[in-house]
Amino acid sequence: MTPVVTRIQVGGDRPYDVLVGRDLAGDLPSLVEGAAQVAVLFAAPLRARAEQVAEAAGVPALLIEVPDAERGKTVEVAAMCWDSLGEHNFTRTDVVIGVGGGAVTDLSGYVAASWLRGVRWVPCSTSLLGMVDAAVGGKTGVNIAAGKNLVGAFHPPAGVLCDLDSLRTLPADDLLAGLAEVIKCGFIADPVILDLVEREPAAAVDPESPVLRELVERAIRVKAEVVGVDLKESGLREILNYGHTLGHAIEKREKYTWKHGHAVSVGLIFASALSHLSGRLDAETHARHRAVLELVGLPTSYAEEAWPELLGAMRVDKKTRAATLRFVVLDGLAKPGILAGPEESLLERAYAEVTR
Ligand SMILES: NC(=O)c1ccc[n+]([C@@H]2O[C@H](COP(=O)([O-])OP(=O)(O)OC[C@H]3O[C@@H](n4cnc5c(N)ncnc54)[C@H](O)[C@@H]3O)[C@@H](O)[C@H]2O)c1
Ligand SMILES: O=C(O)C(=O)C[C@@H](O)[C@H](O)[C@H](O)COP(=O)(O)O
Ligand SMILES: [Zn+2]
Repeated sequence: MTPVVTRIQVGGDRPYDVLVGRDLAGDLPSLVEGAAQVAVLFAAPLRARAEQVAEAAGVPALLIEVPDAERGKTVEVAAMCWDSLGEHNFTRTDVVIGVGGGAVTDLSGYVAASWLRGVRWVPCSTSLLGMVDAAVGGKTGVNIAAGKNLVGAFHPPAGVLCDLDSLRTLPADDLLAGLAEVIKCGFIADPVILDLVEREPAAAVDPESPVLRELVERAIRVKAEVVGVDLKESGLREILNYGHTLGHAIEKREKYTWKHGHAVSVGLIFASALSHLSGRLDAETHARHRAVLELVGLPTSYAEEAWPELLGAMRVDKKTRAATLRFVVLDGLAKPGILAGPEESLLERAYAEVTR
């Protein structure tokens, strides 16, 4: 029988649990113990859930509504939140809670990391992408004109709540976006994920299905194992960026109107092509990328004329060292590695696979 709540521990200097289940409100009071108040950040679609979370915390709650999706992930919105915390005498024992998808949890985490140089933070993730990725691992931040997530901090949460019931109201396209990160985990570390998606593509996006729950838990375990040993991305953690170098460049070019998971999906095709064309990845595993992403309906192509702009945007990727572009590639299924300083002609040939 499926357990009511699955606890996945994330190790490191400040270990914490990621809870996956249904109706997790009862787990909140222990995470905010000692707080005189909490601040609950949310965007309009999650108001009702934010109010439930505020009630469940068991201490007075300051509800802060922020703009939805990427529009909320800005320095200006973070400053609005800081002002609000200041007005309410928010102290070091108080707790910031983020209720929403990855955009709200990234923002709330950054507000918590920067307020008084760091207060407790609890992400209550309501999107698939947030559960399997954004809420886990302590990467917090906002976007700026120069690029995606360029301002932020590593700030591990006190605990993470992933209430699967919230997926019932998540728009189908956002669920699909989350599946891109799940599939990424399949390619870099856990091929059973790929088997499950290929065998049951409909169940993989059905919030009531045990298949989706298994995918959520598997993807969280992949991330937990990585960030537990390399919080600050000094090595191993880079593998979680598979598909993101081009993905973030697409998001920037689209002025953050594309869903992150959709951009990552296209980025996975590019990263796989780079792996294959540099002689590191076999043709079968390379072809499997397009096949599984298209099976579930994720995008796998992008505009040919965008290449010069995308190449420029990729130069400010966080994995770049001096002027050397670095990409996460595969040396085989579940064997991630780094490709540093590829020839521009190789990059162009890989991008040609994205435009077809
Ligand atoms: N910190 C990290 O490690 C990390 C990892 C992956 C992604 N991210 C970031 O996460 C963001 C993407 O997250 P996302 O895909 O969750 O997008 P999102 O947060 O923009 O949410 C997508 C949409 O779904 C709505 N929504 C969320 N949950 C809902 C629910 N239960 N019911 C109804 N509507 C709901 C949101 O309000 C929004 O309109 C990006 O900014 C990305 O950079 C961060
Ligand atoms: O947690 C990580 O590390 C990741 O790279 C996970 C990514 O899915 C995520 O989108 C992350 O926010 C990207 O981080 P960035 O440092 O490239 O902005
Ligand atoms: Zn991502």
